[in-house]
Amino acid sequence: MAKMDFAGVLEEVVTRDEFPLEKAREVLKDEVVAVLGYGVQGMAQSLNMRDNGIRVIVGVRPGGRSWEKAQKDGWVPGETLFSLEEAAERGTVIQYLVSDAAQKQMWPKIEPCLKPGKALYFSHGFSIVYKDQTGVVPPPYVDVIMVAPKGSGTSVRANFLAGSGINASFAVAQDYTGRARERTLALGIAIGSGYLFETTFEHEVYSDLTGERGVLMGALAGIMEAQYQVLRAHGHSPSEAFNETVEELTQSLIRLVAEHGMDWMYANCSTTAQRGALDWRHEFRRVTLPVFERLYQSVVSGEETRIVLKANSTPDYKEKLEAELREMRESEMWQAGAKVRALRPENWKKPEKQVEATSITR
Ligand SMILES: NC(=O)c1ccc[n+]([C@@H]2O[C@H](COP(=O)([O-])OP(=O)(O)OC[C@H]3O[C@@H](n4cnc5c(N)ncnc54)[C@H](O)[C@@H]3O)[C@@H](O)[C@H]2O)c1
Ligand SMILES: CC(C)(O)[C@@H](O)C(=O)O
Ligand SMILES: [Mg+2]
Ligand SMILES: [Mg+2]
Repeated sequence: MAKMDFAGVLEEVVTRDEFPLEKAREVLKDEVVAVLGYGVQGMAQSLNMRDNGIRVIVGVRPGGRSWEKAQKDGWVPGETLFSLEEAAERGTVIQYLVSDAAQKQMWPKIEPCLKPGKALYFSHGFSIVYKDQTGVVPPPYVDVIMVAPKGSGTSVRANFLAGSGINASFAVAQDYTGRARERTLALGIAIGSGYLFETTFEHEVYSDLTGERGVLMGALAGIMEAQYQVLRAHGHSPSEAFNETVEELTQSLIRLVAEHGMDWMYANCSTTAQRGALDWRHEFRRVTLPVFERLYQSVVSGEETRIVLKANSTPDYKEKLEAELREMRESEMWQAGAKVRALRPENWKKPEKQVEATSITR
């Protein structure tokens, strides 16, 4: 652990200097890591660990889409690919990476596989923190640990392949073996994390649910839709409204924020833009602050969890989510976006369908 100064606040963090991959391999040398679930996180974490030389097996529902996907990625039925229960039986570390709603559903089948000394690993505080709703209460004789990548699983894999990494938080909720912490850090490094920062299961789930419902996804889409709508209502073309709302952000300004921070991006825009943005930022903060506060309370009270568990436990939850995503995709704004993407120089002359098919999630 290295003590680092984050704007005057000292935090203990773990980098690859303190915990090199060699050390992670040593800590995990006698473990079989069973990754249950092959969604974006299960896929990314299992493949990164396999590439890093860790003994990994995958557990999914036999015959389902995830099973097929896992086979395509080289997981071999009966050798490294099993049913969820069999993988959980065989693993010494059980990475519980089915959907949060499925963690509740599958728990009665997974719990009996947790023999003394095993580690139960999550990438979210959800099931443990909201145990009153999920019923996920691990036995006292296992380690209960978490590594939560702060990015999409898609980026966890893509950044790993590009030699980079996604930062992740980590926490230990229960240390039965006395090795829970080193197991956690080893797994965090093995899945290809950038740096690891410590949290608690509570803080992780409260911040994560707030972040994705807020700035990262919910607020992002909502605020873009509002601006696009206003521009269109005042007679601006779809091309103008989309470029001024989304394309300029993703192709230019947010990249500058990623490189050197917000003031750097501002400084690389006109003084006219700086004057207006510096003024209007206060107004946007003022009107959204109570919304963020209400959101946080909805997370802490368990209301967001209740909504997720109810909606995502129905047999047709995937079709329903896809129907809402389709509605978004087919809206004028995002259709205009598809056209704008096709016109990017790197996509020039490629058929529009081919440009959109590069998405790995569809
Ligand atoms: N998606 C991300 O990038 C991301 C990032 C950080 C943390 N997490 C956390 O990681 C965990 C996994 O998330 P995800 O997004 O990879 O998965 P997801 O929510 O997309 O769920 C997909 C996996 O769950 C399985 N599944 C769904 N219902 C099931 C059921 N009833 N029985 C058995 N299996 C079922 C699917 O087959 C698939 O393997 C969650 O705790 C999530 O909050 C996700
Ligand atoms: C990738 C996110 C949004 O950070 C994650 O929290 C998720 O739930 O998918
Ligand atoms: Mg999340
Ligand atoms: Mg998140």
